[in-house]
Amino acid sequence: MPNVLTVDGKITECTVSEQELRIVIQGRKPKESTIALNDVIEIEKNDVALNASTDQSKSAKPKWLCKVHYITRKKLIWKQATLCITGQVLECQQFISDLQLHFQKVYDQRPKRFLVLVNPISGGRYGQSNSKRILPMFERAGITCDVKVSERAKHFEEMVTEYDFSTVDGIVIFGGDGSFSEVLNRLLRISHDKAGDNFNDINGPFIPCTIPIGIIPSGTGNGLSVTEYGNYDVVTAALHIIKGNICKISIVADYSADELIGYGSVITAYGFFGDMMYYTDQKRWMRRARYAVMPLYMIILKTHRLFNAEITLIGSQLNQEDSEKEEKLDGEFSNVAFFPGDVFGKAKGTWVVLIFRQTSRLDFMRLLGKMVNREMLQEGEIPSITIRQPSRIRIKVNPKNLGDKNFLNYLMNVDGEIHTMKQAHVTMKLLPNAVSVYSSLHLYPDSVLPPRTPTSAPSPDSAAAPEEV
Ligand SMILES: Nc1ncnc2c1ncn2[C@@H]1O[C@H](COP(=O)(O)OP(=O)(O)OP(=O)(O)O)[C@@H](O)[C@H]1O
Repeated sequence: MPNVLTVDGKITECTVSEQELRIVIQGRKPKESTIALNDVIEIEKNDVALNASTDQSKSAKPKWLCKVHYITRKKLIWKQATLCITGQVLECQQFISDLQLHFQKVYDQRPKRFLVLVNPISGGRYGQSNSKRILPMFERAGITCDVKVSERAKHFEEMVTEYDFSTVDGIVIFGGDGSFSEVLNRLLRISHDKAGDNFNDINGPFIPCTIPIGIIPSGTGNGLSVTEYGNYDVVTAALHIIKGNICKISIVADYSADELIGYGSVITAYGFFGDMMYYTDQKRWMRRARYAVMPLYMIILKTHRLFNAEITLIGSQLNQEDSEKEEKLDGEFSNVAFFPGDVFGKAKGTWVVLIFRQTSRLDFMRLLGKMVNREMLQEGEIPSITIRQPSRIRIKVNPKNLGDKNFLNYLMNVDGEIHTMKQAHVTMKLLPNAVSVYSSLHLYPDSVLPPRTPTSAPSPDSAAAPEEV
């Protein structure tokens, strides 16, 4: 039975079901809209007015008896919206109790408590201002937060090492990819230690960490936020996290000299992209401008260094039967980079390796253009770049390159962090579905990051979409 109520000033028939709130605005041409209950954030009641006499005189009539806060979407940008509902008190009470009864099932599935880690110095130092903006949204959604602000580099490592994760449902990080990587790398090492497994053993079992992580993009590079929410919008990120749906992401583990170098979730690279990060890091005095200036300088003006190596590609992400297959490439290379497949419009969960031989500056710019536009890069399109999807890559730099004390041969870029290896010999291993992150993007198939081509389909902007919480 619909309840006749006043919604945002219009006489409306409201019907609540297990899945949705249906609103039909009365008039000559009734207008219907629906809000999926799993898009509702909070049902706010005006208790004072609801508990007052049901015989309200006109002067005492409250502006609203109930507010429904919910999520709206315009393409990939998610926002909060509110319906203000009033009407006869008894009718409104009936409506609220029906709505609460059904919404409770959605709410029960959502996270209730987070460990919140704020990096105050990442990116443009927006971590703290973003947290001031977003934490009230969590509160509105009935989520309590244990907020910790880092005081120094690697402070998150210490915090998560000591933390009792049985007290929270997930971790939310206000920072960039570097902050995410710091937390993830520590958690995975802890999960191996607890299981009594050696994380340095490339052939040992992989022990995932079970706690889901959400990121509110507040860094310089926010690659994870782009792949998980489709953009850098902090409100969109917060709403994905509030819904509490989880998506598993694949990561890459890098090993050298029988040791784990680190786990990467947005890039892991050897050669030019390692050199680029190293030289960018050297120019800290340029502050954030270094991230724009140095890559351009390196691509356009600096001679691209070549290293002589044997590269072995092992297995295939596309065909499990090829798990033992090996492909060897040798000669001179400038760069080997492993990226999540979504960067090139490939299937989510897969990673793509690009192996660069001597590549012209123009081709480098073409490649970057493709990455920015998330366009597929086809094999042979840039002849000096080989594209593969193996499950492991081994790079062994030939001794003639090692005698010249070229320290660059010993650098590895893992998620934008530079690591110095003991040997110029690295193995990168794909770990499929290794980490749980908060994201609902996969539940809106039309909105999964489309390649920005003229033919790309628009994302859904309807509030009602199928989803499991
Ligand atoms: N209070 C702090 N003072 C100094 N360094 C800090 C502090 N808190 C965290 N850090 C360090 O800041 C580093 C960079 O953080 P983060 O990656 O989030 O920002 P970013 O470099 O701007 O972004 P991105 O990595 O996405 O490019 C981390 O390695 C972390 O150890």
